[in-house]
Amino acid sequence: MTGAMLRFAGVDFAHEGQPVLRGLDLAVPEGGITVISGPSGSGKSTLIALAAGLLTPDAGRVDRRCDSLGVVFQNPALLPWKTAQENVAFALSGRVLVRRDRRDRARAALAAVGLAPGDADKYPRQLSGGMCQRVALARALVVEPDLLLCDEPFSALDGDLRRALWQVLGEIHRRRGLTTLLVTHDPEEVSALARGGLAISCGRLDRDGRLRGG
Ligand SMILES: Nc1ncnc2c1ncn2[C@@H]1O[C@H](COP(=O)(O)OP(=O)(O)OP(=O)(O)O)[C@@H](O)[C@H]1O
Repeated sequence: MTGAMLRFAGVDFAHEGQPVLRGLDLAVPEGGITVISGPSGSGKSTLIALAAGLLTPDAGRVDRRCDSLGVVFQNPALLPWKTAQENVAFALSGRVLVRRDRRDRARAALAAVGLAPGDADKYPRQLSGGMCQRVALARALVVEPDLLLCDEPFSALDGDLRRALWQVLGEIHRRRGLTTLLVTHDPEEVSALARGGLAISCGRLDRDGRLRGG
């Protein structure tokens, strides 16, 4: 897999016998942002689930070369009984860290996505949708992933918030050169990320489950 951190080779996938992805070839280059757009139902979430190893292809291969994986889903899925900081720290549960270290890393990740320090102790019900999505992004980043997978993370937000979060994602990418695969139904998302000066590779998933220009 020279140069690619994630590679799909001839991947077919069907949900309950219904073909979703057909002969999908995709190489996600190390240090780049790859954005795949496509209409609703074209298989974008399925592609992310395959990339994350949550699904297995029916044919072909998905090869992933990373030490640590971060995933941001369409729905932030925060634990309602934990504060923003505790939700982020939860992602570090498997690590041998003292409590203060865990807390400091969670706070730093929340600051990196632009959540105000005063909001770190709030519960999800006290936060707006945009704030919750920032927490979800911080939760994915706190493990210091070398590969970030994003499934329409900002699609439920209004225009200004979406743009603010694209900027956050762009800045994080610029700072860390984090290899990122993002799927979206929003063509504006592709051009907004590209306008930020990021080296973006694009592809489009069609309704027939085939990828063009990946
Ligand atoms: N768990 C499942 N069981 C059966 N069919 C599924 C399942 N998940 C998705 N599908 C079907 O697979 C197809 C692709 O779904 P997927 O969620 O990957 O598309 P998508 O491009 O992410 O859509 P959206 O933009 O609306 O989120 C759809 O026809 C969907 O109904």
